[in-house]
Amino acid sequence: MDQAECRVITQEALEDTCGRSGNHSDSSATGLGIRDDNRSDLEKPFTDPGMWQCSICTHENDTSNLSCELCGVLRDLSLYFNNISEAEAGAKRRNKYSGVSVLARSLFAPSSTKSKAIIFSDGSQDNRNATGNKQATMDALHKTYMPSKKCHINIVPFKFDTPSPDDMVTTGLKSSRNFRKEVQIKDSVDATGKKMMDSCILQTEKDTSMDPCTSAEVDKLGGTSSSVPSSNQQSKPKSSKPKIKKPASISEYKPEPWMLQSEDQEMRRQLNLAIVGHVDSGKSTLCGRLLHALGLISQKQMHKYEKEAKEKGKGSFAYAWAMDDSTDERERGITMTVAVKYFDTEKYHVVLLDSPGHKDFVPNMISGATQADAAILVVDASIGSFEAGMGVNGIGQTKEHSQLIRSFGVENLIVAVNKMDMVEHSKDRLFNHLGSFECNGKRKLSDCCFGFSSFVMVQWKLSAEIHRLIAPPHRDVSRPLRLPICDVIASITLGQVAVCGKVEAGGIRAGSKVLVMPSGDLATVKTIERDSSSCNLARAGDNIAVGLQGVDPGHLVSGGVICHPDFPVHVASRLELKILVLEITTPILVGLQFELHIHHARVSASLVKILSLLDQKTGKASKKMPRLLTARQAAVVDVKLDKEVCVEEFSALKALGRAFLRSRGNTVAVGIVTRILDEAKV
Ligand SMILES: Nc1nc2c(ncn2[C@@H]2O[C@H](COP(=O)(O)OP(=O)(O)OP(=O)(O)O)[C@@H](O)[C@H]2O)c(=O)[nH]1
Repeated sequence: MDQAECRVITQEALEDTCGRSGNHSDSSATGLGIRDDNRSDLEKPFTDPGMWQCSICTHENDTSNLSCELCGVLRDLSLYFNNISEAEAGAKRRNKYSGVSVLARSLFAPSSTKSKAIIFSDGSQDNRNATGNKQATMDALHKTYMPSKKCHINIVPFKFDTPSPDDMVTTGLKSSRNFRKEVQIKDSVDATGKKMMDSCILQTEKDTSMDPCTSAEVDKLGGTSSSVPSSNQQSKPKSSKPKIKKPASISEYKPEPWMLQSEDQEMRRQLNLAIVGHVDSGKSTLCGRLLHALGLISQKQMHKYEKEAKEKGKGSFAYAWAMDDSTDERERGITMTVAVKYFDTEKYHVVLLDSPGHKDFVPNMISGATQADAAILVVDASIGSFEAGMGVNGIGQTKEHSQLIRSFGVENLIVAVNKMDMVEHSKDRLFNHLGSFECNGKRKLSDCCFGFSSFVMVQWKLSAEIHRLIAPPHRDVSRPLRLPICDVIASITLGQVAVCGKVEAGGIRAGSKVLVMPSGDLATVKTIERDSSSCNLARAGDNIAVGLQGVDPGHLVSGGVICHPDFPVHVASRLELKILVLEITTPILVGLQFELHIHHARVSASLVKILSLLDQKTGKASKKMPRLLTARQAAVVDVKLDKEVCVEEFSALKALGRAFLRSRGNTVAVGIVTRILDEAKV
């Protein structure tokens, strides 16, 4: 895999462009350091005897913990520094200026408010501002990124190690081919026979589920005209034996002209831009500031946020309130779900995805990050936080997030260095400490396989720079439709049977016929909505909500896939995966029961075989059939799923070929689907 691109921007660069404080005379930071007037009250020590309080997040830890169990900062701050005076100075600065303690206090104080689903505005108002840009409301698109309540589970943060799973498995792909051949020969007769039979069953079901009326309508409308057979065309086989129709090969697929129009220079391409980073690093504040500078948050609205935030004793979160608009998020001062806003640049229609940084909400962060084309990694430059994020004591959320985002295939990363005011805008600190992003054996981000060929300090002229910094994302527009279902929804405009998600390949048009997998139902696309507005078509890369007709709502499930009727997605019950084991303490043994996550699908699975261990440097098989896997090992494994799942081989469609293995609430391995061993009957 090619090295991904990484660029660094500093807070200063941003301020130079935006104006250091805008209309806020007390701003001292990118985000701008609107200070919390009530801070002194909140900062009174409250540590219980026998406990120690983290100087960074204020979490109370048991004395037996050497580092904060929540944010990972060492109890003894001096270990981060060359001398104790530097540590003390850092701690003083933090106490004086940081909003962290306020956040942490609100975060860890017992809350009477029960965590609940976020309620968003209905999106009915037209929020177009003077610039003509549309400020999004929390609409159906937001739901795309909002996992259901059951996803709000506490998990231990991801722990990754070099190289990135994608790279490791890609380099290993070659070496395992020989091994695969052997396995293929053994399995070929059975697998081929089964595959053919499955496709026959699918075809027959399509015949019966086809509604002649809607089919005629589709033909009239053009629908997926060339590809959707009419009911006559789908007449039952004449022979008594079921007619075994070979599944259409992807190479036979010819995209229709309307699908390719997104290549037009005229059109703005959608760019899903995820904002990730350490908890409290200033992601929401940065987003709020960006939207404000772009004129998407009016002066009046900004004053309202400031006033309300101050009244709640959270003055420093005024900009963050533009993103975190639920009561829970505002009260606790943390982002819990992925907040979605939009803005337009010269070339892109940017979907800004402000991800949660808190470890409890990593599943939500994943839900947003899996959709990202590019990301901004916000790094908190302040003393203690930066070191904690980079994992001085082995745990580092900055590193975790960058590795995670890389494993989702994000190749463009902008590193935004925030809170520079906390270190007196010290360029020395920037280069001495943040410089460790660079080479000379001290690389940190390169551990996550982000290359530094384009590691440059840039003046970020906000949206104007984005198209220069981020190469247009690749879209699989010329492949058959694949729309993984993120959520099943209902709304007044879409109707009672609707789904939302990101089109990963091909295109979809109102009036066309689509296949709902894994049920195999044929449905008609009634309506399509993008950014809360109705549209006639959508292409790969678009986040949409789709109203469907002629399908049993019970057959629509999160993790299912809407696809082209003639080119169904694979539905598998057994997979070959190439995995990278994370920092686990208990070895992975054959027979392990775990939870497998592929796009939005989640299924119980078991480890049937460990086919081979891979040498991490060469990617070649170093040992066949090992009995167990330990931390940081790479391997090719055979897994059996309890329930069939819609999937593609990674080589065919990356977004549907990435897998995460979780056991007991922890992610134990990440990997890719290298082969579908057993297709399920549909
Ligand atoms: N001094 C200073 N404080 C900042 C800066 N940027 C953000 N903050 C403060 O940091 C605190 C946390 O900011 P948020 O924007 O909520 O951080 P976040 O990363 O979105 O937090 P989570 O989403 O909960 O992970 C707030 O009090 C901000 O005012 C900065 O550049 N300088």
